[in-house]
Amino acid sequence: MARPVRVVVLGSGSWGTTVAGLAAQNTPTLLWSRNKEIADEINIDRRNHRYLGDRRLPETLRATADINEAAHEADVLVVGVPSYAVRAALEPLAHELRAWVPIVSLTKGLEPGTRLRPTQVISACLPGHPVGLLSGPNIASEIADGKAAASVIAMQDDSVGTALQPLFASKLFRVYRNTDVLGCELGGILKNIVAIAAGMAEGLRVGDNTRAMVLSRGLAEMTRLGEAMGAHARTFAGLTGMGDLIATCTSPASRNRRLGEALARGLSVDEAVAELGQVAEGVRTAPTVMELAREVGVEMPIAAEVAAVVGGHRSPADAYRGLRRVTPGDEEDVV
Ligand SMILES: NC(=O)c1ccc[n+]([C@@H]2O[C@H](COP(=O)([O-])OP(=O)(O)OC[C@H]3O[C@@H](n4cnc5c(N)ncnc54)[C@H](O)[C@@H]3O)[C@@H](O)[C@H]2O)c1
Ligand SMILES: O=P(O)(O)OC[C@H](O)CO
Repeated sequence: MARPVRVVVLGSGSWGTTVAGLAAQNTPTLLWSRNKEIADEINIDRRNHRYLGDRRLPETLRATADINEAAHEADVLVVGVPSYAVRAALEPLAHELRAWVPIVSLTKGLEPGTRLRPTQVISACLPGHPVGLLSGPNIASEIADGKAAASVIAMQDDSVGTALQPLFASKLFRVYRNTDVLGCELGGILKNIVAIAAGMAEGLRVGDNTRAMVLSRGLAEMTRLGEAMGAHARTFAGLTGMGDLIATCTSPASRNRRLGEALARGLSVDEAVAELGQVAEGVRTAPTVMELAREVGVEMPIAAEVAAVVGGHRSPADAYRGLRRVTPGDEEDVV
């Protein structure tokens, strides 16, 4: 009988730990943490208190702080660290991973400096591997609480996506497939910027109509940039686009939205990030996305205002005044 597929997850933050918990219910799973205390806590207490509080993890989940053990164990590698750390986390694996191992990114941000998407960074560090992602409206704490959710495995080769689907799926976690890797990845990256705008809206108490405007025009911006870069417009109407946008912009648990609320309370970006204590990818991604938008000639007024606020050039209230200066044209046109 063939031995079961072994999943290795890199990164023991809130989402890496949660996804490792999902996979551990289906197949042997090892979670790598750079922090030995967290690995020990998971193995002994079945908890990751720093990131998931008192939530109990499956008995079958194992953790390690040994990157070589992680590299040698992996039949499937899942990358669950923030965008600024993907390259550093993968470098020790360069000559250790077996050549055919598929790699699944959980990361929803662009690499600072290079502007690369996480799947591009992964391909640069570990060339030749099938690379895709798992993305959707997936607030870690809700999924760790066992609340129902859906996500998408995006892989260019649908047969690889089909093989990966059952490793993460359960009755409460529905996993769909998509071959538009670019569109699915951009959806998860871009919605974080709109969520900061939605958090600022919440903090400024601008009203539900304004919030709805920010969400729908935010989705229009996301779709425009995606299409200009070669993604399918319809992908942005699905779980990884509109679905994730709704979850992140409306959930009080979203870190990006909470960061926007903190900025509206008058905190500086550094103070808001420190208060959060976890990653809010939209902060670093907003200015990088504006560089991409300029390069492909796409207008993104909401992202531009968010980039100005996180860059310290504008207050949240001024950003909302700035949005009012945008001249509305044909709804399906550029601006
Ligand atoms: N939390 C969620 O609900 C959620 C859901 C979907 C996607 N994501 C995305 O997943 C990614 C990870 O987010 P998270 O919520 O788990 O973040 P987090 O802030 O909860 O944890 C980040 C983890 O990465 C580790 N890390 C940081 N730098 C590292 C390095 N150089 N080497 C190794 N490990 C390093 C930290 O120690 C920590 O364990 C982000 O891109 C995020 O947007 C998060
Ligand atoms: O908490 P956030 O804002 O990083 O969002 C988490 C997930 O990306 C939601 O799908």
